[in-house]
Amino acid sequence: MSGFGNHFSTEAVAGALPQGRNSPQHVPYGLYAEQLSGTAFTAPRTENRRSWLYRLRPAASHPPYSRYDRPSLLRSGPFHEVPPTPNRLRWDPLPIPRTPTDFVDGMVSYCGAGDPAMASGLGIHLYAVNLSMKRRAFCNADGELLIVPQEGALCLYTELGRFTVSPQQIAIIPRGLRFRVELIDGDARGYICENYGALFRLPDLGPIGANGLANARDFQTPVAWFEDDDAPFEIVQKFRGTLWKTTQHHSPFDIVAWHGNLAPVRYDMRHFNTMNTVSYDHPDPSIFTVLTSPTDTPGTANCDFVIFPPRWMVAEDSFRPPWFHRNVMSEFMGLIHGAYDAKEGGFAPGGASLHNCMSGHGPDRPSYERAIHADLSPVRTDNGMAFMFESRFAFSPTRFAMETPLCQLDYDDCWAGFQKAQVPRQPDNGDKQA
Ligand SMILES: O=C(O)Cc1cc(O)ccc1O
Ligand SMILES: [Fe+2]
Repeated sequence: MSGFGNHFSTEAVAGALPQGRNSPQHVPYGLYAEQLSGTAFTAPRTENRRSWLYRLRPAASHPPYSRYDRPSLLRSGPFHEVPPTPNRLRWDPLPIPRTPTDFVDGMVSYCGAGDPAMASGLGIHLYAVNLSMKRRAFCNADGELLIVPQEGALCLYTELGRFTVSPQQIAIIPRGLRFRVELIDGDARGYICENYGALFRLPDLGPIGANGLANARDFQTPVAWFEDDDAPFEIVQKFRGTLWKTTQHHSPFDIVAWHGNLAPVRYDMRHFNTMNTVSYDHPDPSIFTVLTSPTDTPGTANCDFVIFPPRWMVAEDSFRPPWFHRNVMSEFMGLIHGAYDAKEGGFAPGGASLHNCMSGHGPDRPSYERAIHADLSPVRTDNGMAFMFESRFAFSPTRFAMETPLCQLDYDDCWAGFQKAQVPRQPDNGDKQA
């Protein structure tokens, strides 16, 4: 089903969806009606997101949770494992584990900010997985999950339907929705933004007009699908940063029909309608925003999801790659495939970088040299797909991120050795040059 935040109606069995009301005295086939709320009941209508589910048994039918006892590198805000650092950080790709590891056990947190208990901030994780989830589901009470596959396609079986998501596509799983992840073509790796804050939405387009960037019709939501399966099923839930588990006596994927505007979505980044300058200068990368999670301060995001897709570069008399800059917003970047125009080496597909609030960064020296000597005829940059999770909240790394050998200790060197600019000598400028 096509659209972003639409009010969808779908039934896997004809006649299962109640008509004319959400909660009739007698639901068709004796199904149980249940509301899943992604926003407060009283959120303004334009913000309000909820769906009504019609299922074989209530989601409430499960025994108590107990603490999840498998080792996990998944972390949550508040992030206090190690002191925050102003240093620029970059990581080599996360290897696929050697032992059998599914999506739940394969998530590794790199950094984050804020606190799920305060409904503000985000966690940034990578996943590296070699095993499908069998007879167990994951459920995150701490936020929605924006999944960005980098290697290997996933099949996401969710309570509201099933769909595949491949590299160059993204998926959003709403907070609280139970899902399991199957591998389709072997090992899989990717990135996750766990959004504790306001739900991701399409950014306003302002003077761009009514169309452009990520178009709503390119987002896809699955139709209802269910399994009638009365064998034990493990549910792993993340709640306030801790993993819990319970085993219920039936599959949680038993929703026969649903309607509403809170649902998983998939988007293919190749559909992005990229805007850029047709005159001069390199615009701010906010022109590449796919989705934004706003805060109460206008224009100042809890998280922007920004991509750097293939595009034509035509700027005249301009330094075309990203410029040197220091930003009040903090920038976590990943690379799906290819290369990124500000980094000639070291930023590999499946790797990551973190440039925190006010940490100076920009093109590495080879990229700078290339750009200032480039012939400025129109060129198509068609060599990759990079992305950024950008937040108003400065990120704290996890202990794993700081201590893993994947962390490049020589990252700063890529900005070493820039030749000093030569200005004409001035008599009164305090010139200490020998
Ligand atoms: O740091 C980066 O590479 C991301 C980025 C890209 C860009 O085109 C302009 C600013 C910016 O932060
Ligand atoms: Fe940047």
